[in-house]
Amino acid sequence: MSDQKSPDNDKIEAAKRKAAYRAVEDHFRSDMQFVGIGSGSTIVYGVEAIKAHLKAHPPPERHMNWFVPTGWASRKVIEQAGLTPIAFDSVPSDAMLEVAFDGADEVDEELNCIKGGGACLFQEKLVACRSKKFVCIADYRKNQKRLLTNWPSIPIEVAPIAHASVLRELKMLGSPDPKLREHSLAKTGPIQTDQSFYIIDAPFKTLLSSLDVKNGADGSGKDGVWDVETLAKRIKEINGVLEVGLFYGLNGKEAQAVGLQGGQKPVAVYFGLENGEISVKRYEDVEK
Ligand SMILES: O=C[C@H](O)[C@H](O)[C@H](O)COP(=O)(O)O
Repeated sequence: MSDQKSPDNDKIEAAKRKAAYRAVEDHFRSDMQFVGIGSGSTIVYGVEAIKAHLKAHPPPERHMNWFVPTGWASRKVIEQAGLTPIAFDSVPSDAMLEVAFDGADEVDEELNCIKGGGACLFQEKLVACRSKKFVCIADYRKNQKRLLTNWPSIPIEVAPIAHASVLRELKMLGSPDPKLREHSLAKTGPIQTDQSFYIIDAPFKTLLSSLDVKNGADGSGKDGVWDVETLAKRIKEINGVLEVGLFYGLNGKEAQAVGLQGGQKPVAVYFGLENGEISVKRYEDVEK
């Protein structure tokens, strides 16, 4: 991901920042106790917005806001903003996160997401699934009708010892050219995640949504055509796969209604647009 300075880049950064401030304004309150913070370049603006919110609306006396990171880089962002991090496994077991904010690589019209472009998907999914609501922030490039439209591949976190066999199985599922993610020029070898695992980026044909399936489309993998949920489950079944960068299924509210802590799907995604406006996709508005 290139972050070279260019007019386009300035526009993208401005879009991310604006979307982040709106998402925080709509979903963060100073009296929240546990808040999840995702990873990547967009969430940096989310943390900036939270810091500004806390300055303008200080928390009640003796109230602590704890921020749950989704990896090393995310913890650094929290610390650098002067906020207090708490490790995921230090959150009391009976407590939930009120909200988690995160970025996304691509979002479809059902609010399914591809995540893991920055190699942080495993902890991001843990945090999303422990949150009453998960809110995504992104720029206009990420807003697509179907997944794998603009974003080229699905990030998958795998055990190093299993990477070759996982690559082979992904090809059998119809991924034409899955690749182990490697460092660019400065350092050679596979990129390692916060779990010291590897990332495989697996391209597939553009994914069907659950609405397509409901309308009769076949997402079972025949001719390499998959729907989001079927493919995510199939990849997760491969030995050696820790997590798949497809966030789908229930959102927090739906998950709690069936006795789970939280879901992987956002309740809302805030897109910063090129013209400086913000477009919000809300789960409640999704055609089901
Ligand atoms: O692994 C990284 C995460 O899933 C990020 O949230 C995602 O890649 C979006 O990153 P960015 O905000 O830099 O576009």
